[in-house]
Amino acid sequence: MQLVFIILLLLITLITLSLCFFNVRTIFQIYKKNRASIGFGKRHWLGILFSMIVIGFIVYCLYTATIYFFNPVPNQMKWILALLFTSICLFTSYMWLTSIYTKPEEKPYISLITLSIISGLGNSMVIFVLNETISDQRILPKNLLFSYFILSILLFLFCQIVIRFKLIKITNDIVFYKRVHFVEKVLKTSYATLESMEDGKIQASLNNDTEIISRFANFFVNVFTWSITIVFGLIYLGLLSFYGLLISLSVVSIASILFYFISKSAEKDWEKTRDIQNHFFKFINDLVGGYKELSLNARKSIEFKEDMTESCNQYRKKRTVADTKLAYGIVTGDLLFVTVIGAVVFLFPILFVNIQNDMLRSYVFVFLYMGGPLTGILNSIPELLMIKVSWNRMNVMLKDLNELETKNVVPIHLPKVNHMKLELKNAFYQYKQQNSDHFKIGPINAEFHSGEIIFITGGNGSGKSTFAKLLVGLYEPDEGGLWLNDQVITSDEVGEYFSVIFSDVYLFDKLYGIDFESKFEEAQKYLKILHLQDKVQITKEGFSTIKLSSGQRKRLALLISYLEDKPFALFDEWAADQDPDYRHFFYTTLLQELKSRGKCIIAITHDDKYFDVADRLFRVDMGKLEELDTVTDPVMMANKGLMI
Ligand SMILES: Nc1ncnc2c1ncn2[C@@H]1O[C@H](COP(=O)(O)OP(=O)(O)OP(=O)(O)O)[C@@H](O)[C@H]1O
Repeated sequence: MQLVFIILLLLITLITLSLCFFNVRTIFQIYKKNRASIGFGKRHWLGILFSMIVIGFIVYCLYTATIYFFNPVPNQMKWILALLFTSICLFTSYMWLTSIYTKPEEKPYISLITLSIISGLGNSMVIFVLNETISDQRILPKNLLFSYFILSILLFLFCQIVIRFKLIKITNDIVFYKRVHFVEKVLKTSYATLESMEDGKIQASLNNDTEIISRFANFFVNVFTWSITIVFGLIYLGLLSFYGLLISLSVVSIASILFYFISKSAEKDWEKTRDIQNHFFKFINDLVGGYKELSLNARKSIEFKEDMTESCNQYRKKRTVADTKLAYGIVTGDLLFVTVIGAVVFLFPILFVNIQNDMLRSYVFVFLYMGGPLTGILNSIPELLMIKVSWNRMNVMLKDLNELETKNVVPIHLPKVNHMKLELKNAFYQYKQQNSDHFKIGPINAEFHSGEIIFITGGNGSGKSTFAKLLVGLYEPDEGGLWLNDQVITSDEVGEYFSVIFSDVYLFDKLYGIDFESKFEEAQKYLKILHLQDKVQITKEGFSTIKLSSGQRKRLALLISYLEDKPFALFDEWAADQDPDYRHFFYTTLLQELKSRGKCIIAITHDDKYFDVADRLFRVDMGKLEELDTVTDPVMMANKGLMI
């Protein structure tokens, strides 16, 4: 007995000291402002009151039980009780401090594990108390057992409320942080990598996987609480009958192994359903992006619907197969349980002739009580495997995004230099995507200066847009490189010097990256120049609308380009959507105005009528860039009236 007291005393001293440490650390973090207060309201007062009631009740139960068992109470026991009381108070204060003063990305697993243990203990105490109360050979008085019954309910209730509350926060935090982290990674990934990714993959990961992964905290706490209940249940069974314990352990193990293998085979089907999810998101993109085309053509729409339905059907089939396997597993597990209870009731009296009815009843009672948590654990295995599938997917994706070229997304302060020269020297680039013709451009040698208007022309598919993406840094050259004012510049950096309008321009409804306050007057001026003043208003929140015609959208993009005020501007077939008058205005006035402001304008265009506007003209042909002589080029000469 003495040894038990010493071990208990050591254990409880260790727990008390650890809790002291956690409390002091938290207070220090609050003092250092590493934790921010979320405010203290009525809810917290009520919670603290409830904690006090629970602590008071624990003390009362411990005190009455000690008096009942020990009379007089030994000194060591008094110490154990005092330390136990201190630990309970310290744990409660730690919990409240960390709930009121929170830290970003904090995962309160210590509190959760402790609370799950206490809640599992409370849960298993119910079996013990009830079984003891109805037993013919009861050792404790009924009034004490009743107090324990209330205590176990209070413990279970209190811990579960706190656990659920903390879990809601953790779960939503996980989704939040995973999504932010994911978006950060995507934004740091090179355009070439992102372009090569399977359509819908990013959406599926951001939407599906983050949600599923967030369920882990819930799963973890539930399984932990149930496991504690089962462990205590097994200990109690062991105390009742050693053979009973062996049989229960075998059943639990067989059921778990069986269920694990069934779930494992279902995992493959989940992997397949997850692949289908990627496809499904691609279909959603097609549905929204291609809605015009679909709604105009009934046959197209029917065939698209058939394809999308087939994808949904594949998902349904795979899910059904996986879920059916699990259903079999659950039923088999339940059956195993009932069979064992039956075997105990019918076989035990034959095998162990001296066994008492009271023992049999206790055995069945405990076993039935353990059934709930056990089924809970078994049912959670599929969830764990689903979480695993999503977790792996997400990590593979994050790893891919990480390992492939990553960009350094730091805003650069552009040097205030009057003249800038950008050069491409011996630059090559080849597409590496599967299922493509691996189109290649290069070697490209060219230089572009401030105050120049440069036109790039060439046939469809000749490589103009590819060249543009290489020049602005979206693609990194496989060979050769970029030079700015005779200094090597990386592809990550060069984009900061450019304002680009692609032919498939994407408009955000907000002015990202522009200090609106200081540009307000300028923005109003350009709205008028671009004939948009009656269509769009610009405020701090963004544009009043971006529901515009394609020509108007390009004009709004030009306005953004003006406001960005970068030394180089690249326009990919900007004028293609403009009416003849505005096209004329663009080539003869807007470009000249930009040139007079010292900008270097590189415009991809097929408008040979305006080639004479350019200071230099380049043609792209089969991935090669060649500068045309503006004096001898037939089109230029024709435009200048030198040749008919
Ligand atoms: N993402 C890509 N992956 C693989 N190949 C591509 C990719 N984008 C373009 N290509 C290939 O590169 C070639 C050049 O395309 P690019 O878009 O540069 O032509 P372009 O001169 O701009 O044509 P257009 O005048 O029609 O816009 C094409 O043959 C195309 O197949």
